[in-house]
Formats: sequence, C-alpha cells, structure tokens
Amino acid sequence: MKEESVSSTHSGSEPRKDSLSNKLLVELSHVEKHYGRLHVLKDINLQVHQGEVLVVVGPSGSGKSTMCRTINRLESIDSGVIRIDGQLLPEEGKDLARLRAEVGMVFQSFNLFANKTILENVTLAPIKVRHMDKKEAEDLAMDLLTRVGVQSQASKMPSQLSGGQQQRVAIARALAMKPKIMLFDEPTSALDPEMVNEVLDVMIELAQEGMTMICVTHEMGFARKAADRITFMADGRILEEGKPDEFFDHPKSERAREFLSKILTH
Ligand SMILES: Nc1ncnc2c1ncn2[C@@H]1O[C@H](COP(=O)(O)OP(=O)(O)OP(=O)(O)O)[C@@H](O)[C@H]1O
Repeated sequence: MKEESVSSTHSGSEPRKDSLSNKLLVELSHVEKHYGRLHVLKDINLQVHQGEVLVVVGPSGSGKSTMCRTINRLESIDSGVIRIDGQLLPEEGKDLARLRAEVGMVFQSFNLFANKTILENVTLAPIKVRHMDKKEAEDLAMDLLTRVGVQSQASKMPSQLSGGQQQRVAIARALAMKPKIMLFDEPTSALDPEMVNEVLDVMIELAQEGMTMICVTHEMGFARKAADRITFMADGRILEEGKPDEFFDHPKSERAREFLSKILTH
C-alpha cells in the first residue's frame, strides 16, 4: 500500500478465494462461559481454516467479543476445548505464551504506548519476544508500516496521529509477531466515520493476501465483501453460518432476519 493512499471506498477488487486450505487453524468445541449468573457462551463450536476470513456478526451483547477473547485466553472458559493449529490451548504456562503469539489481536482501542514512537511501538515485541536485533526489527517494522500506509509517521508519537493511522499502526504491531491468525475485535468502532474505510481497506488487503482472519464487526459492507464465511451469534449461541451472499440475501433464522433488517436500515 502506498503512503497515505488508502482508498476511501472499499469497492472494486474481488476478495480472494484461492488461498483457502483444509488445515484447521482455530477450533472451538463445546465452549461454555458464564460471567457470574450470565451465560454468555453456549456450546460454541467454531472452525477456521488456514487462509479463511471469518466475520462474526450479531446483536450487541450476543457474546461476539467474549468468544473472540477466549481464543487466546484473554477470557477464561468454563468448559470445552480450544485448539490453535491443532494444539490444545492450555490455561497458563509457556505453551500458552507460545500459542498466544500465533494470534495477533487488534482491538477497538489501539492501546499504543503513548511514550514511545510509532517505530518503537512496532519494534518492541519483535525485539523482546522474538529476540530480533534492533536493525532487523526496525527493517521489519518499516516494511509493515509501509504496508499499512503510515511509514512517514515512524518517528512521531502516537498522539500526533489520527485514530485511523493509530489503528493501522496497531495492525502493523500485531503483524510484527508474524501471527498465523489475525483476530480483529470491532477495530473500527472507536473511529470517526471518515477513518473507518482506511482501516477496512488494510484488512481487505490482508484478506486478499491470504491471512487467516476472524473479525468481529458491525460493518456489514466489509462483512459481505471480505468474508469467506459469516457466523451469526445471538444470546451467546452461534445460530447461523454461511457464505456472505447466503447469509445476507437468505438468512435462515428469524433472529438473523430481525438483526439484518435493523442494521441494514440504519
Ligand atoms: N467482564 C465482564 N463481566 C461481566 N459481564 C460481561 C463482561 N464482559 C462482557 N459481559 C457481558 O457479556 C455479554 C456478552 O458481551 P460481549 O461484549 O461479548 O458481546 P458482543 O456481542 O461483543 O457485544 P457488542 O457488539 O456490543 O460489543 C453482555 O451481556 C456483556 O454485558
């Protein structure tokens, strides 16, 4: 992506479908979770294959973020099993840290380190966790900042960047760990409307490059365009899964029809 050339619309190119494989990268089986008496995840079964873009949609409070956060144990689960690249995700320990590093997370809040430059924000984990030397980490960081279109901001502090630019840096920072899977939890919800597309465009590029992605979002245009599969959640359950056209044009459940009619008329 060229410097600051992120298009303001994400129409035009078709999402790639040729990078899908049969290799299972994320698997949730019979996952259950409560917050006190609130039953937030009910028998969640989910599979994501290498190269697949899964978009999770559903009404507010349906458990989308919680499900997303269990995938690298940012939230504990009561029962069930989670596997990353075929390996059982443990509750703690070295193996958890190793498997966590396979999953890059981008949240609604970008959480950049305010007292570090953009370049330092991106080099920190490669130096500390991947034990790269400084020069190697800086080269990688500059490549990634270029890829998300903010390379000219490298020496600035986060507060000097717009929200959209900061979120693109957060994506570069997650990519610097060379994750096998990228997990996006409402990455554009905190952005001003004019900055939403610049972040969605970066995500669409990643999808087209074959990155395995799970995205929780309320951006239905993005969901239709980028997803290989849509998962619809309501009341802590996965009620429906399908290809974007099937889901948007022929939703099977009443809850999905209700959700779509509300969200698409706003
Ligand atoms: N840390 C927590 N403690 C207690 N309850 C929580 C906690 N986090 C979430 N909840 C509750 O769990 C339910 C599911 O929340 P979650 O954020 O996963 O939903 P969501 O589908 O992502 O919603 P939204 O689209 O509004 O972000 C909600 O009722 C929420 O209030």
